[in-house]
Amino acid sequence: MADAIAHEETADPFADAGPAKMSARNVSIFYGDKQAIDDVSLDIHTQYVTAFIGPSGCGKSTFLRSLNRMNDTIASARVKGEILLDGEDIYRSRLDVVQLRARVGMVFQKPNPFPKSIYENIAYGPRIHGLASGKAELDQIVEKSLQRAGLWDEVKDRLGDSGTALSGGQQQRLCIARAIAVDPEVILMDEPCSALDPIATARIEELIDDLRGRYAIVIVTHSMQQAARVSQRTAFFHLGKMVEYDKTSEIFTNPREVRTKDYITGRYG
Ligand SMILES: Nc1ncnc2c1ncn2[C@@H]1O[C@H](COP(=O)(O)OP(=O)(O)OP(=O)(O)O)[C@@H](O)[C@H]1O
Repeated sequence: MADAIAHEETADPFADAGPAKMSARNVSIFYGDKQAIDDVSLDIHTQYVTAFIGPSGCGKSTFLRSLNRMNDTIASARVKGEILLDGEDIYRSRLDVVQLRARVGMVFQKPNPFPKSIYENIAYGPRIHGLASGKAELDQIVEKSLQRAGLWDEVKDRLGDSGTALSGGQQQRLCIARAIAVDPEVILMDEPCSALDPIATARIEELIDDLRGRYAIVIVTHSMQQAARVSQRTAFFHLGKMVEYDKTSEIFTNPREVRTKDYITGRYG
């Protein structure tokens, strides 16, 4: 019995996880001379929702954005190390970044639907990526994506209305549907509920749970309660370093590192 407990305590939290969907290897990220991420290595798995937590400015968003090369849009940003998607380096030259961002989609803090119809918000991606052979197929993708994002019943009778006329929570589900429409493998969410009220937040959290296992989901959140509710694996970042990465339950009940414990008990951040 004692052995079993000892074994459980030292068990690799990723032992049953299978091959990683994404892997970061010794990743450091700089803005000009300023280092924002320092030598981070971690694997992301499809069957888990992975939360990134840590005090403001610790580099969570910077690291998240490196997973689909969103940092490329910041002139001073530079990424060192390797980030692999299905074992292939996403920073290799000749990689099609538009294609990468379809495979690794992103949902932002503030819902950002296009100022177009609900239908067009979803149809745009599949159209430019050539995922539908005609109108009927595109209609199907739009319906399926809205269904999966838990928005279909609310919008099916007004697909021609502007996406920006929806409530904040609906807009965020529209943005999730838009990411889903191009058949991603990974969905990155950067504080997706920070602009939403508690009811809309709860809907998004339920949605994340519904989507778990179909896509590898990574969520940056300031809310430890949210991380505890939605994720199965949690990485704690502090001052650009990843301090600890474990089962979410371990991080919140039995952290190994003093810095993690101080953070989850509210001593800083
Ligand atoms: N575009 C940028 N140019 C220069 N420095 C930046 C830029 N974006 C972020 N930084 C810096 O990099 C560090 C990490 O920032 P980042 O936004 O990744 O942290 P974070 O943990 O996501 O913070 P928060 O929780 O407040 O969003 C901070 O010191 C920040 O000031």
